[in-house]
Amino acid sequence: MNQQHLLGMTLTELQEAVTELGLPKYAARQIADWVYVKRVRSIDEMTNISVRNRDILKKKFDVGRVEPVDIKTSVDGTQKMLFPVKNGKFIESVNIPEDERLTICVSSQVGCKMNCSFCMTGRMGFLGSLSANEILNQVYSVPNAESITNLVFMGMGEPLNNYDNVMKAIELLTADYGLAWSPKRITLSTIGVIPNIRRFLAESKCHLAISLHSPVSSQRETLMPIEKTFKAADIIELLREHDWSHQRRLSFEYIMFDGLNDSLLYARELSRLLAGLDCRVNLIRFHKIPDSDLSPSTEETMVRFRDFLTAKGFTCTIRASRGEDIYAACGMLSTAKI
Ligand SMILES: C[S@@+](CC[C@H](N)C(=O)[O-])C[C@H]1O[C@@H](n2cnc3c(N)ncnc32)[C@H](O)[C@@H]1O
Ligand code: SF4
Repeated sequence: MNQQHLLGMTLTELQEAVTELGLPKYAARQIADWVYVKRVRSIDEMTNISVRNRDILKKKFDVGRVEPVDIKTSVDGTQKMLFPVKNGKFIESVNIPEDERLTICVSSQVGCKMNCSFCMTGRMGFLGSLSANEILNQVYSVPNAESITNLVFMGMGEPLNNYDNVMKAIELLTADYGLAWSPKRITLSTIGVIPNIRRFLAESKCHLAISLHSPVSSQRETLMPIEKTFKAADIIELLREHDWSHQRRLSFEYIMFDGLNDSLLYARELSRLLAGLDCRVNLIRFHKIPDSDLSPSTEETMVRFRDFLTAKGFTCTIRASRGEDIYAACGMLSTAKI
C-alpha cells in the first residue's frame, strides 16, 4: 500500500485531508502538533485522536519518518547521514556542531543538473528532486535533531531548481503550527537561478548565499556552465534592487582555486562587482575531488585575499572546512561509499 506522508503536509493540506476522511476539522491542528512539535513517529502515538479516527487516518497516511541508514562521524565532530529516498536513491545531510550552534546542511535534490566543474554532486548528474517530506525528514531524523539551531540548503542539489518543495519545507520550519523557527535561522545557497531568486526574495525572509566563485564572466562560465544563462552581473543587479535591511543577510561564496581566481587582481575585480552592496564574502577552501585539475589555494593566499577585501570594507571570512575526512565538506556529497 502506498501511504501518503503527514510529515511535509501544510496545515491547509492537512485540513483538506481530514475533511475528505470525515474527521473533525480541528484534527488537522492536532495532527500538525503531533508530527511537527511532538515529533511522533507513528499515528498510534496521537492519543488525543480517537482510536477509530486513527484507524481511518492510517488507511491512507503514515507519519513518513525515515531513519538514516548510515552515520559517519568526523574527527572534528561533524556527522554525515545517508538517507534513503524514493526510487531506491540516497541523499546525504551533514550536522555541523560549533560552539553553541548545531547547523544542519540539507540536500534538496538527488544529484544536480548544473554540472559545476568542481562539485562531486554535479558529477552524479540529476537523478531527481526531493519532496517536502524528504527535505524535512532530514531535519527530524538526524541525531540530535531537537538541538538544531540553524539550517543551510548547501547539501546535494540546487534548491532553486526544486523551488516549490524547498519553499514548502521552509513554511513548515517557520509556521506557528510547525517548528516556528525564525526565518533568520535558515540560509539558502544558490548558483543563481534568477527568476527563482526573485521569487525567493519576495516570498521568504531567509538569508541568501550566492555561489559566485569568479568575478570574471568567461572564467565563471568555465567553472559553472549556468553563467551562459544567468550571468553573475545580472544576479548582482537584481540583488541591488532588493532592500537588505530587516537583518536579512546576503552573502557570496567564493571557492579559492590555486592560480586561477586567487590573485589580488581577482580580489579587486570582486570588490568592484560587489561595491556598495550590503553583503558578506565567504572564502571557501576548495575540497579536492577526484580527476580534477583544480587545486586549493594556499592558506597564505586566502589570508591575503581576505585582507584585501576587508580593507575595501567588506565583511570577509575564510570558512573553516568541516568533515573533510568523511567527505562531508561543501561539494563533497555524492553518496559514494568511502
Ligand atoms: C554543494 S552546493 C549546494 C547549493 C547550491 N547548489 C550552490 O551551488 O550554491 C553548496 C556550496 O558548496 C560549494 N562547493 C561545491 N563543490 C565544492 C568543492 N569541491 N569544494 C568546496 N566547495 C564546494 C558550492 O559552490 C556551494 O557554494
Ligand atoms: S555547486 Fe551547487 S549547483 Fe553546482 S553542481 Fe554542485 S550542487 Fe549543483
